[in-house]
Amino acid sequence: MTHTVAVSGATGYAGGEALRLLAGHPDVSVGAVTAHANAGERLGALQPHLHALADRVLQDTTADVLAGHDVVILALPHGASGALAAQIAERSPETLVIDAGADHRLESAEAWERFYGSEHAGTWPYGLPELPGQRERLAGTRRIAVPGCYPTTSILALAPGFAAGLLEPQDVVIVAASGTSGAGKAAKPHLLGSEVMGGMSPYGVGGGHRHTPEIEQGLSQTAGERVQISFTPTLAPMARGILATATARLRPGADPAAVRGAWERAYADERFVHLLPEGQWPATKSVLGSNHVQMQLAVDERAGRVIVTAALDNLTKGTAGGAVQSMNIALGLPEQAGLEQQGVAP
Ligand SMILES: NC(=O)C1=CN([C@@H]2O[C@H](COP(=O)(O)OP(=O)(O)OC[C@H]3O[C@@H](n4cnc5c(N)ncnc54)[C@H](OP(=O)(O)O)[C@@H]3O)[C@@H](O)[C@H]2O)C=CC1
Ligand SMILES: CC(=O)N[C@@H](CCC(=O)OP(=O)(O)O)C(=O)O
Repeated sequence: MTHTVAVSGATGYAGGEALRLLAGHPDVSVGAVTAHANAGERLGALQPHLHALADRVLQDTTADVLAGHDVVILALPHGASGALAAQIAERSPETLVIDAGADHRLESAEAWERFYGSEHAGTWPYGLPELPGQRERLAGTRRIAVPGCYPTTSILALAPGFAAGLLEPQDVVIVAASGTSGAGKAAKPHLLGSEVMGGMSPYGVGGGHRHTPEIEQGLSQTAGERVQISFTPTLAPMARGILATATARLRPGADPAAVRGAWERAYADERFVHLLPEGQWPATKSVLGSNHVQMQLAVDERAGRVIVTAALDNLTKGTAGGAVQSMNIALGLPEQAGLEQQGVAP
């Protein structure tokens, strides 16, 4: 059976990546493609790499256009999906709605209001299947909140250590570099080529980045106790990719020799998450265009800390690939359907 999938925000980076993956998915056909300012244009004029869909005409992003599809992927600015999702649900309750934006990720309305400054739209099942128990929550669901790109990287990097009770829940430090596509297509002065090329810079320093509560939520649920992090994002002169370095203190009495085994066991059967062989370190260029995450860890016994570095493509596993992976689980399709791409190199 073929499932029809509509993509809103089809002119953006996340929507474009969703369409690239869906165009190669054996069990879906692409339905409506919608936009905002660019409604009425040919998709090919805005996303020239999507050859198979170039002649599709972008429609307005309304519930009338989106309802009736088996699946709707919302790749819209923050705050735009809550009301629209409710209208779609009214018209077609059976539609699986997948929100690539942040609106439905957080469980705490208070954290949402503090970091996003608007009213909380609600909480949907979190689309990170590799977390313990999450596949069961996603199977058959009609609502999926796709994680943010930094949270996917950071939570996957540290979750095995928290699940195994090896890490202190305080004093967790995460520093991550992202490619510029993470910020979306809308022009921003700090993202001009001349600002970004040839150097790196931090932003959101001091605990203010909105992914902080999302990372804490995922790690706290995994740990079964409150995990507190310090998170600093940086901007790297590349289009795609995230490289996160996450460090946490080993609990007193935790055996450093047991650390690697916790990560090996957690990801042994995961198709998309790879603990690399010892001595090999992740690189963003090895995961570009693929839904795969690479990671490596070390125990710094002198500092008493575990250090994990993880790399993924922010638009694939970090957004659209994660969305398709969770969609597959919700629809009962093979989890890897449409996600068989290897990385692109050099
Ligand atoms: N980029 C990334 O790495 C990641 C992005 N996300 C999330 O995905 C969502 C989309 O991000 P991204 O693709 O980067 O953003 P872009 O700025 O690249 O694209 C935004 C899209 O939304 C459309 N749009 C803008 N305003 C409205 C509106 N008021 N109503 C309906 N549609 C609108 C735009 O259409 P038009 O061109 O016609 O104006 C465009 O298609 C965001 O919520 C983002 O947080 C999540 C994880 C990672
Ligand atoms: C480089 C860059 O600017 N990245 C974005 C995160 C992209 C992402 O995952 O975002 P959402 O939570 O918006 O879905 C940022 O830091 O705001």
